Amino acid sequence: MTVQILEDRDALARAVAHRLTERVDEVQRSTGRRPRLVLTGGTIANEVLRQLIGPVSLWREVDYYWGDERYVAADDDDRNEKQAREAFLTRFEIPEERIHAMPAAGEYASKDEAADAYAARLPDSFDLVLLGVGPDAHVASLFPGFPQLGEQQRRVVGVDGSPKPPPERLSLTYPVLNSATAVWFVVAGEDKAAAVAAALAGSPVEDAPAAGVRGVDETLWLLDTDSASRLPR
Ligand SMILES: O=C(O)[C@H](O)[C@@H](O)[C@H](O)[C@H](O)COP(=O)(O)O
Repeated sequence: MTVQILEDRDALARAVAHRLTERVDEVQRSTGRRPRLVLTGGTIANEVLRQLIGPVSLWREVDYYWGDERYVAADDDDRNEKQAREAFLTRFEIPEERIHAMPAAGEYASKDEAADAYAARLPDSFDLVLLGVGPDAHVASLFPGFPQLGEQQRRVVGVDGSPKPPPERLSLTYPVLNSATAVWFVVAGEDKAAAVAAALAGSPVEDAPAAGVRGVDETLWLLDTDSASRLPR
């Protein structure tokens, strides 16, 4: 578990974009295959995507997945996929076959069918999972006290009644998130300080879902000073 603290959210977004570029290049060189990257929704994550720069060839040789998705129409501005296209994927003209978006509402008869369809497309593991963290220490669409926290069989689940709108979502589950080689939490803002402190203190997963995610080889907390403000000195 490593923590890096940047002075503000702009510096954080730039630092994560730089780290991500280096990691993607490193995985391509060391494995000779396309890196398998899990994107997350949320404002700081989109700021990171906006900071990414070339070479375009690097980014076109990555397979992009999502840790969660709002279960809304494909053209809904709330879609994490749509926001990622606007922030990055379109800018670099990433080929469609590299973009593995979660199903939108209406593509399948139910959220459960959509979840199972996405699960069937997932690789055995991921090289890197990016996660934002909510003020309640949720990650992806795994929320405190929700039944999905206990899911150990299914790799993708539907979520109803999300406390963060919109209410219906799809989410990867802990077994998938924790099979990733590396997990990077990217968190900015004073409103996240308590969640960060709780997760890093090892609070029960029921109260702080972020505490339940670890990379196999690497777990990194990339913070700004505000979100780190409740950490012990
Ligand atoms: O679909 C979502 O809403 C996200 O995946 C969610 O898990 C997000 O990452 C956190 O809520 C942090 O979001 P912010 O960075 O905007 O606070």
